[in-house]
Amino acid sequence: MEKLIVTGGKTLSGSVKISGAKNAVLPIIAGTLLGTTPSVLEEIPDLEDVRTISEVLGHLGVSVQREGDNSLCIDSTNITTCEAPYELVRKMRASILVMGPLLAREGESQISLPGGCAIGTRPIDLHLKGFEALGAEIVLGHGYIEAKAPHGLTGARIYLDFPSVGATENIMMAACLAKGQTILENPAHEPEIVDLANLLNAMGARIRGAGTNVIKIEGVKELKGTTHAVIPDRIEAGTYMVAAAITGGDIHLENVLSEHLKPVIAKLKEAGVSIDEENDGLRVRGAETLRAIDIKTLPYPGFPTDMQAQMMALLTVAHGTSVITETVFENRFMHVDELKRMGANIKIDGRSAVVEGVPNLTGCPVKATDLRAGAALVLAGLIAEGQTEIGYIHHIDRGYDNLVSKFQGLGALIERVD
Ligand SMILES: CC(=O)N[C@H]1[C@@H](OP(=O)(O)OP(=O)(O)OC[C@H]2O[C@@H](n3ccc(=O)[nH]c3=O)[C@H](O)[C@@H]2O)O[C@H](CO)[C@@H](O)[C@@H]1O
Ligand SMILES: C=C(OP(=O)(O)O)C(=O)O
Repeated sequence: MEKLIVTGGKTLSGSVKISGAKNAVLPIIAGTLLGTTPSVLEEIPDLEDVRTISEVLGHLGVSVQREGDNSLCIDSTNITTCEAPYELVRKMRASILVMGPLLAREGESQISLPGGCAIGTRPIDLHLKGFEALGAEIVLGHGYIEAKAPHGLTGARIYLDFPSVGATENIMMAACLAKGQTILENPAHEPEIVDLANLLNAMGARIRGAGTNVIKIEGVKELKGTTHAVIPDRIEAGTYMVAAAITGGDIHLENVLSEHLKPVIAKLKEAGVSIDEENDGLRVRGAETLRAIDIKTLPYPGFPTDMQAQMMALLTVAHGTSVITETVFENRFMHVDELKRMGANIKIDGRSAVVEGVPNLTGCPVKATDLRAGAALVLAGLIAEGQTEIGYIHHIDRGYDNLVSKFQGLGALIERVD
């Protein structure tokens, strides 16, 4: 089994280029299924999840080719099957995002039920309710969700009980080819939703209001391929910001949109970290004294749940007591036990974790229980005394482009070993 070995104690400095956003690129690749001519996507990060969604499209009969270092050419002129099998959906829940485009374009889809994962049960009821409102028939059986709309979908008014990111994306994609208007109320506001809407509009869709409280979609007859560059990854950026903060370093981030990072910037500043817009990027400098802060995760523009574990790693060595409340997922504290093994003082009380800052952490063997938990352990390893040996790094490979070489470029002692 491959592992990451991190030797703590280095102060990080230098510049790091942030890659295209994982959570934008996955729905965007799914969205290209709606096009009857090829699309070219740029700023594609080198991630396991990108390989998995490309395999899903390949299984559907679509050609997905890497072009150069960071582009993908996707030819979805012909779709030969509408089934996403268990082996692929099990590897990556976002495979469910092909359901909306398939239903819209082919009038059917068969997707394996994704099941729960380390961070929660993660039902998909809101996606299915949305498809039903658009006129699809949904049947569950043999571990698959079968959706059918043989006569096409029809626009509808849909209210989401919770602003689910995936449901907003899936319903928005399905509604692009529906007859008439769809009004999606209480949708998710995440920047990745806006990036997807921009792609779809460039393909010929008529979507207004993405990023606001109401999204209106006028159905059109056909979408064509386009060229689109994916937005920078705000969670990868946040992770390197925490790396600067936790090591007392000085890092310049290239290719960031600070507008998307407002809640992360606000919380890091509250903890004493200096953050300045500089040279088309962000300069992040560690604090003299890191202060304890309270954090509550919320849908965008609130504090992102995908940064909760990394911030917890930082707060384990802050002065004072921090309270971190997770409201988006019901079980996203798997990293707590691993951080405690490194000497952190954390107690869980329902949906909150109470983090009592300690003077230092110590390296030991730990395991990445999910993607961001893995990132949190890398960050903790950067300041721990001695070596931190992180196992189950396939989780980290899902969502961090060239993590080892990016950290090495900043001066970290980190290597990947078998
Ligand atoms: C590929 C991708 O973009 N992943 C992101 C996306 O996941 P994802 O799209 O799965 O997250 P959602 O916004 O849908 O989920 C948020 C909450 O809503 C619940 N829910 C969701 C759908 C549904 O039909 N029913 C339901 O109850 C979930 O269980 C969870 O508790 O947004 C999450 C919240 O910002 C991020 O952590 C993930 O990184
Ligand atoms: C939870 C995450 O991703 P996914 O929804 O793909 O599991 C994440 O990116 O932190």
